[in-house]
Amino acid sequence: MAYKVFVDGQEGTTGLRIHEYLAGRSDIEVLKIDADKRKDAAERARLINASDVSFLCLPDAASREAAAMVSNPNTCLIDASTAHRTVPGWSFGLPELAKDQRAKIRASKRIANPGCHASAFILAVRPLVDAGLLAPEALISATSITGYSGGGKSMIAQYEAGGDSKLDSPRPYALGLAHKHLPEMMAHTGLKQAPVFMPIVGSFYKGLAVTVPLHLSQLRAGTRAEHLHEALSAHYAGERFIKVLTLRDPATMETGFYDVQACNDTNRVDIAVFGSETQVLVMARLDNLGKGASGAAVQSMNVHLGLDEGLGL
Ligand SMILES: NC(=O)C1=CN([C@@H]2O[C@H](COP(=O)(O)OP(=O)(O)OC[C@H]3O[C@@H](n4cnc5c(N)ncnc54)[C@H](OP(=O)(O)O)[C@@H]3O)[C@@H](O)[C@H]2O)C=CC1
Ligand SMILES: CC(=O)N[C@@H](CCC(=O)OP(=O)(O)O)C(=O)O
Repeated sequence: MAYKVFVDGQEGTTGLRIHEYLAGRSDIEVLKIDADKRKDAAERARLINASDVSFLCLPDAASREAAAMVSNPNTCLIDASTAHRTVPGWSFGLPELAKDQRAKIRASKRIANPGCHASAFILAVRPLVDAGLLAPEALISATSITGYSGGGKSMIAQYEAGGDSKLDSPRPYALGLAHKHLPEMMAHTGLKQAPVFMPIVGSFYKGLAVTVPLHLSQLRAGTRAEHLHEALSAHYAGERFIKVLTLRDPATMETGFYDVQACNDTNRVDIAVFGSETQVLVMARLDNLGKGASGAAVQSMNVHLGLDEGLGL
């Protein structure tokens, strides 16, 4: 019998992408809401409670509202929004985070999927903290270059309307230094201080790359780029969706440029380490609508249901 799946926010950017991933899967029956009822609380509640899994592809407030609608103890929520990522009782939908993370996702009926910037940052940094190379007290910074689909329907419409030359150039944002992903970046890396984080949105649809620049003197004494690369490779050994690139990725060094769109249309994350005698850059790239959102949500569903983790991805 097929699992019943509902996507609350089915017309939005992440919701539509989840539908594309689920299309053609015979083990999934997608419960559809009538277009004119998609914000009708009673109808949403009915479908959520009729589902085995409901994806919440909604603004934060609507996600909190949806979470309060669940009365069926068998319904699992997978929330793509920022609302529940550090809330007790919710497990973090990043199976590669740590050895016990898959068991947590399997056991939990409340799964909060990571933010797109946060996914890349956490995957780049957590193994360095776990290996003792980067102290939890470290003061670090990070940038993220992202495509405009990360801003959802309204930002996509803005970029695709054309006629505004200001949108042609990359635009740094979150300059209040309080980006909404900072709490999850800290909670799931173990860092005690928030990184100084500056995202930059560019005039391309999707693709994202977080860069963490480090002086080797910030790391455990004697650490070199090779050690960071070894720690990342060991942490992700056997992970089908995480690829640690060869140290000083030859494809990048050959052209001289790093491709932030290289993981587009995949559920993969590439992690690269570039280094000199005194400094390193750790970079993680992903498709913000793949492993950064909708792909990750489907992966979490597969893990939760005990299915092959890569089904449909
Ligand atoms: N885009 C991305 O790369 C990523 C997005 N996310 C997060 O996922 C969530 C969804 O984002 P995204 O798909 O980009 O956003 P969109 O703005 O593209 O879509 C959100 C959808 O939710 C609908 N909606 C709003 N309020 C309600 C409500 N009360 N009841 C039912 N539906 C409602 C909207 O309706 P309407 O069509 O009328 O506007 C819209 O279709 C957000 O929390 C976002 O932060 C997470 C990771 C990456
Ligand atoms: C370009 C752009 O605006 N991107 C969004 C990130 C989207 C994402 O991952 O978001 P959630 O935490 O909302 O799930 C931002 O930086 O706010």
